[in-house]
Amino acid sequence: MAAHEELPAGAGQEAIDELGSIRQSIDNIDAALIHLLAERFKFTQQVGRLKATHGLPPADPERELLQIQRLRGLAEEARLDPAFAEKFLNFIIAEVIHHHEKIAGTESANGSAPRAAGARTDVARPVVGTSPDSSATTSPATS
Ligand SMILES: C=C(O[C@@H]1C=C(C(=O)O)C=C[C@H]1O)C(=O)O
Repeated sequence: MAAHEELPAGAGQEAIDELGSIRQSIDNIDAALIHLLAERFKFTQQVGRLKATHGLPPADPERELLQIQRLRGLAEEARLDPAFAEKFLNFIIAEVIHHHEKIAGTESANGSAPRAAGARTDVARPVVGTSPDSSATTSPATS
């Protein structure tokens, strides 16, 4: 409910104030997430340029698997759904790899890089969805 809207019948002023205060904290956290993501992308762009300069592939599936394992553990400790944490990381990594492909000029018409000859096929790339929430089967809040 936006500030200019009328109070719904039944909700007292105290509840409305509490809602506003909680939402302020949510807005602060959302702002922090945006700033953190912006910083992360600054560094990943640096990685992308380094890889392009030295002929390294845009994606590193082994590193990704380690990151996923680590973040799933952190999520469990924080009582966040690990499946959600994994989807969220995959969503970000997919965008990063896309940037790296663009930097390297290896982007194909459908947006993904052609698989390099000799690229490893024994390392499974995590399945990357298009949205962190679309196929979630469990609540992202707590597990
Ligand atoms: C940033 C890198 O490139 C890709 C993106 C990653 C990420 O966003 O964390 C991790 C591995 C790579 O697939 C990297 O290799 O470190």
